[in-house]
Amino acid sequence: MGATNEKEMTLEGGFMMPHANSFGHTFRNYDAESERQEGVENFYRRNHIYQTVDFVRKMREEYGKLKRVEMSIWECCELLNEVVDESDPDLDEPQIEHLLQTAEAIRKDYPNEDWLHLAGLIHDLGKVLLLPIFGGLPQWAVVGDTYPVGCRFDESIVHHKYFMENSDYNNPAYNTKYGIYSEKCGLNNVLMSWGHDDYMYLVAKENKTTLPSAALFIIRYHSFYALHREGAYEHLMNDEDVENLKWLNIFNKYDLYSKSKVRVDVEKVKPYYLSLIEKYFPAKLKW
Ligand SMILES: O[C@H]1[C@H](O)[C@@H](O)[C@H](O)[C@@H](O)[C@H]1O
Ligand SMILES: [Fe+2]
Ligand SMILES: [Fe+2]
Repeated sequence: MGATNEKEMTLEGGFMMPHANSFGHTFRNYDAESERQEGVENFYRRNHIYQTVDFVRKMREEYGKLKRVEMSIWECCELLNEVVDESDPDLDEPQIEHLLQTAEAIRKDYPNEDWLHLAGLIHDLGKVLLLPIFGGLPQWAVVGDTYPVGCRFDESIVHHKYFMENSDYNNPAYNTKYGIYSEKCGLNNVLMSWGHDDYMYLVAKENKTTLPSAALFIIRYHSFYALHREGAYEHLMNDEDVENLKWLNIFNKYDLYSKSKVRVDVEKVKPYYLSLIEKYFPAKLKW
């Protein structure tokens, strides 16, 4: 973190958390006037209008087939370089930099948790859904924060007001606290808005990764800020979710605050990550 002024950082554990992003704003400030603000708000308007129970069911069914591409995890990391994320007010680097910055920052503080390093490397790979060979999904169906559909949209969700135009918003089956769910039913039984999290979870699970359940939980819910930052929807969690959430909270700090201008030397760290991929995944995966 050499280039950044240390006075502008907070030390937590071994990790220096910067107070400002590359654009000079606090992180996840969705109201600050910046060159990104309008584009991000437009993104969320569409996202909140179109993510419905029907849409999510269709996407899970369609992409759960994994019949589009065969490739390795590392090949996918490289593909991600062509992807631009329009939902992110903080990131000013290519996606592969973000993956490696996250993984390397975790590795420094948790040297023995190799599964957590790998979760860092792969957590955003699902963004390849934006590419034509994956069907070229629109931004609103791939990136941004995620939230449950099928029950009331919590007010803590970014740009909540746009849900009023969502066709589920006035549906009495879907707009109560529990909606189609029940107390402590477990997040595994909750339909999340469709995007890169749930897709990458499906890819990892169906290709029989040996990563622990906390890693799969991180991949699947890392964009669920209403839960891990605001504490909404806790009534849907079961005991296993509560355990896994502890790891997600650790992970989130690195995912969010490692977004910096300090570049990682890809060729130097590549052998280490290839060894982790080999340990936890088959050589080729179905996507
Ligand atoms: O804009 C960001 C970005 O798309 C991240 O990859 C996602 O995990 C976040 O939740 C989202 O807000
Ligand atoms: Fe993400
Ligand atoms: Fe990320």
